[in-house]
Amino acid sequence: MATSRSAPGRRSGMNRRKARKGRPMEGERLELAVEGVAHGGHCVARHEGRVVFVRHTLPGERVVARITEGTSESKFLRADAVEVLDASPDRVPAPCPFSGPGMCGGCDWQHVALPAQRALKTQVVREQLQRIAKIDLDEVAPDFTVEELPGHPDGLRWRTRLELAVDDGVAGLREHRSHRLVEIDDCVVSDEGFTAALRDRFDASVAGLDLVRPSVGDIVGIELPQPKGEKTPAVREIVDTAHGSAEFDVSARGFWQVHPAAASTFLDVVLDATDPQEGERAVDLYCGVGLFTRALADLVGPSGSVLGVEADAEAIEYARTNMGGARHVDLLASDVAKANLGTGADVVVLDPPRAGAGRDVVATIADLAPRVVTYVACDPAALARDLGYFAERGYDVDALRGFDAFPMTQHVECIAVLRPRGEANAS
Ligand SMILES: C[S@@+](CC[C@H](N)C(=O)[O-])C[C@H]1O[C@@H](n2cnc3c(N)ncnc32)[C@H](O)[C@@H]1O
Repeated sequence: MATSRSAPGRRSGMNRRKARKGRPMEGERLELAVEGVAHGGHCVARHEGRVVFVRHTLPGERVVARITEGTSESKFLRADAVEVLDASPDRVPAPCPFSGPGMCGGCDWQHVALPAQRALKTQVVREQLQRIAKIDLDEVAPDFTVEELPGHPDGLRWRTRLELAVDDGVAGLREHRSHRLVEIDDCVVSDEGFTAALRDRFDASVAGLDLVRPSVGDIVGIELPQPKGEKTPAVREIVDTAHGSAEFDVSARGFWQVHPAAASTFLDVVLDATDPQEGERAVDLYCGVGLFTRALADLVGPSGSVLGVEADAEAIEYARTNMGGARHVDLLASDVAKANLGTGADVVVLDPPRAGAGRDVVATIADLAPRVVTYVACDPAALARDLGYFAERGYDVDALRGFDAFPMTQHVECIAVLRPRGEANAS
């Protein structure tokens, strides 16, 4: 049974608001006819002309929903479906006993059959590109569908990294849009080896626990806050692709893809799309510890060059090690927006965080006049916005693929290939 507790000194999202206009509606129940899916792990319904974003439901359902945020005057309401009156054929029993209204906020689609989860994500990407960038996927990528990653056909036990909160010595995950800790003794999307830590008790000084299952060696657990001056240990990750096998050292708290098949799948897709040629200049933005940088360097060879840019100085240090001293690779610890990317590039790969790259970075990339830009994106809304900026700069989408790198959650990874106008969709 899940229990919940409030973190000392923190207040839940519900208490945080000040001076709201209108009558608070939290806790009120509404009967709703659920319409389509929306970006963010919820569906849209309407109540007296207002949009209600409803979690724990599916398009086409009729539900009783309990309002979780909003007043009689707010533009929209948020709600959780607490009773299903007409169920969607895609509804399934949640594999996780801690998912549901008021429970762990880690997953969004536990109650949805996996193929239907991917169909929802496909729809969200389609809709974001259409609405934000006016890109019709039927024209640029008519077969677009969010694809399953290999290895975890039930969508469970894929997570190799987990950031837990610890309150009063007990580890757990937060409720959706709240600081409230939900105590859990297993996370079914995570590596089975993390369960022991979830059942452990911690010192009162521990506020968090980061768990990593690397591809080499045992699980690493890091209690937070780390003592001042303590170096975070490194873990080793192996990436096997059609282009060969490579090993990467990365800080146990640094960025690495969470799904065990993600790094190799994305690397293959990026290299196939980008097709770096010997002697070319490649630029890898938001390069982390050099997943793409290293392969680009191998393919352009010593007669070419690669520039990798990454804001996290520690990641850049690991990237240097991971490049094995290749002299045609330059690694820059810098905010991409402030970096000097030089003049001209043949290929650009970018893999920004959820906020995307933004107008200025897109303009800088376009000024390099690359023959191809490959954009790895973890947020379809930010991707859509940036694709709009690329279009303004004369770069159009040539291909788009989507991957279910986060089963049971709303998250989706997309890889867009852009080429100068007139060359896109030429093949
Ligand atoms: C999605 S990760 C991609 C990392 C790498 N490409 C990989 O696949 O392992 C995004 C990376 O961007 C870095 N980052 C975030 N904001 C940045 C910025 N403004 N400038 C440069 N790097 C940034 C993060 O530290 C992180 O390593």
